[in-house]
Amino acid sequence: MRVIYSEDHKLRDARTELYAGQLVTPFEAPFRAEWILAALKEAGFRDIVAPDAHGQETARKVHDPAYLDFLATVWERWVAAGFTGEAIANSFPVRRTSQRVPDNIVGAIGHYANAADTSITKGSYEAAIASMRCAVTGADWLNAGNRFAFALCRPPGHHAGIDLFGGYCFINNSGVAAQRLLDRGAQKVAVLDVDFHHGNGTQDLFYHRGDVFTASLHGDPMHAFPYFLGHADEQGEGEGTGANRNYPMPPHTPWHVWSSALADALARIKTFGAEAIVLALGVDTFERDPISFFQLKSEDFIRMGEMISAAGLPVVTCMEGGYGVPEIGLNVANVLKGLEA
Ligand SMILES: NCCCCC(=O)NO
Ligand SMILES: [Zn+2]
Repeated sequence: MRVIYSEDHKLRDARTELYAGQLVTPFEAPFRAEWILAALKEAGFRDIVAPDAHGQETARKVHDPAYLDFLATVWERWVAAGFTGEAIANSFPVRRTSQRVPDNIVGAIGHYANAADTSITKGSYEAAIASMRCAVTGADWLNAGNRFAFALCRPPGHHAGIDLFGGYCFINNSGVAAQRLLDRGAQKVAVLDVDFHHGNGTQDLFYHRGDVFTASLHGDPMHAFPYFLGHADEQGEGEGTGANRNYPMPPHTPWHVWSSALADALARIKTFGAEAIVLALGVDTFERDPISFFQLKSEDFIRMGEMISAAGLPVVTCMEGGYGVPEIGLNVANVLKGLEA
């Protein structure tokens, strides 16, 4: 298993997250990648490389270029406006409002945000680019004829929409990886999102496209972030009709219920004719994850990897969520072990 990791993830080190009415230390912090990397080495995954220095050409095919240009400049604009805190959106273009992008940086950040939980700071953009590079490098490992790659992406990406950041995400790493596979010859690929939270960003990227099947298993949005997408009746539109599948599940969902949804998603991926799977791997489905409510146990992550591997397709895995419990590294390593079983 080729592991792609960039030290530049450390450039994403926000001091604040708006959570439960307070500014807290972010759940999505540098230690996550370090714990996961250490656990992978401990588990014998030692083929670890830095990402290739890809530019934005692939990302600009799935994201609005103006949004990416915004990400590149928001911090400097925020500082130039005289603000001394971290850049946090607090006004949003909600129902019955204009979709014009304000010149004012507070208006602009609100236009591009889908949640107020993600502070933007110095280095956030550079870390997001490095994370995207890990995903593209992982896709290219498959494009070179290999079966498995793990992109240790941080910051994560599956909440990043065409022109939206939030949920700790800026650039949709798994979406960019899917596009890279298509650019290098694949006709159809699937993005399988097993993070606890709905991959609203990834759904947004491909909702009208028939060449990418997007499937997400997640906490029911009536009870869990991102709240405003992820229902079972969202099944794609236009050329994407039938190419999106959501599996919302209730609080306390255990493995045997969760895995039946995985089996259905894998069957649909096979019927769709996907030539490869981009696995958006969050391990916040773990029973002790601090911000989630499923009941998967560490050994279940091995079985998760085994089930996905049994589909017989190449898999590039992009790291998504999974927070402050010691088991996050073990759980990631278990999925990779299951994939290679
Ligand atoms: N404010 C909630 C952010 C959830 C982040 C996450 O783990 N997404 O997969
Ligand atoms: Zn998550």
